Amino acid sequence: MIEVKGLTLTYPSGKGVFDLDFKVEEGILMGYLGPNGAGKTTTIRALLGFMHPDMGSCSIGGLDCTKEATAIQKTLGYIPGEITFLEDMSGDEFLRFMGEMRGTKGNKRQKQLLEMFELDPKGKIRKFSKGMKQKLAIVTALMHDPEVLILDEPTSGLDPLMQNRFLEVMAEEKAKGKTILMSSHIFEEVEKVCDNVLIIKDGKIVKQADVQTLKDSQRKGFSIRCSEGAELAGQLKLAGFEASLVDKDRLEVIVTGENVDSLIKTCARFKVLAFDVRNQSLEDIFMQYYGKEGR
Ligand SMILES: Nc1ncnc2c1ncn2[C@@H]1O[C@H](COP(=O)(O)OP(=O)(O)OP(=O)(O)O)[C@@H](O)[C@H]1O
Repeated sequence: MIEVKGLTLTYPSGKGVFDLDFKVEEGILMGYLGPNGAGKTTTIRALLGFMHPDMGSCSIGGLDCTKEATAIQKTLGYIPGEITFLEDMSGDEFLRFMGEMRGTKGNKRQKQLLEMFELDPKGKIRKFSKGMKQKLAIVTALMHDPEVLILDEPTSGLDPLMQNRFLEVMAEEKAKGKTILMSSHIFEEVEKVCDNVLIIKDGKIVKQADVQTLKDSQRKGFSIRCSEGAELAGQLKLAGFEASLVDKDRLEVIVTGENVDSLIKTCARFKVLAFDVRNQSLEDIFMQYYGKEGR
């Protein structure tokens, strides 16, 4: 299990992460979302023991990330956001080097992963494409069958086929009971594979929920055309709806839960020219937390 308690880590500029609290249990894939500069990589740096918290603590498998970072590394697979390899090595030299460091050289899983991600590791890493380097990072993170995976934008640079393959592998890892924290900017992949999401903004967690609950709370949007648009918008606001006039005869209304009946009854008092439903996507929900006005 990954456990973060009151974690605060500040850079000299005053930016950083503040009082973070969350847990990732075994068999759970937690998506870590947030706009650029929100604090995802900083959190990951603390989990890996690369940076020490000013306050609070974090642990992996009961081991303190600051004091027992070396022991943690043995059970951890990590994909960094910015990958830097020993570029003068060839891909297979690098994999051998990592295997020797971990005492797992030439294993079956490594071969399987290379085949799965269609990566030929021969040749200098310097000459690898961005996608090939990403695949090498994925193989390196998974080849020793670690219990915990910490992944900073793991599909960045992968083509759509390989992105999907990666998500399939994550679903398998989850089924094996692995604990996974994955930062991502791709809502679609979060929706496909994550159980829970954590949204961070300006260094603070603004939302923590399971994906199913978020889906269930999806609000419905209605686009309504009415010759007396302003009057209808006024009546809908009085009835407690979020209604905005986007044109003199067109308004957008957001409805949560069971309020559709009340919406229709209010609209029935007017001459409605068109009535269209727009289901809110999970992406719309996430975006509420991204913008300036996000909570
Ligand atoms: N080494 C550093 N020194 C000073 N400030 C830093 C450093 N690294 C990050 N920051 C600042 O801390 C904040 C959080 O950055 P972080 O890299 O954790 O964000 P992120 O959520 O990973 O962003 P992205 O999605 O762009 O990768 C940002 O304001 C950033 O400018």
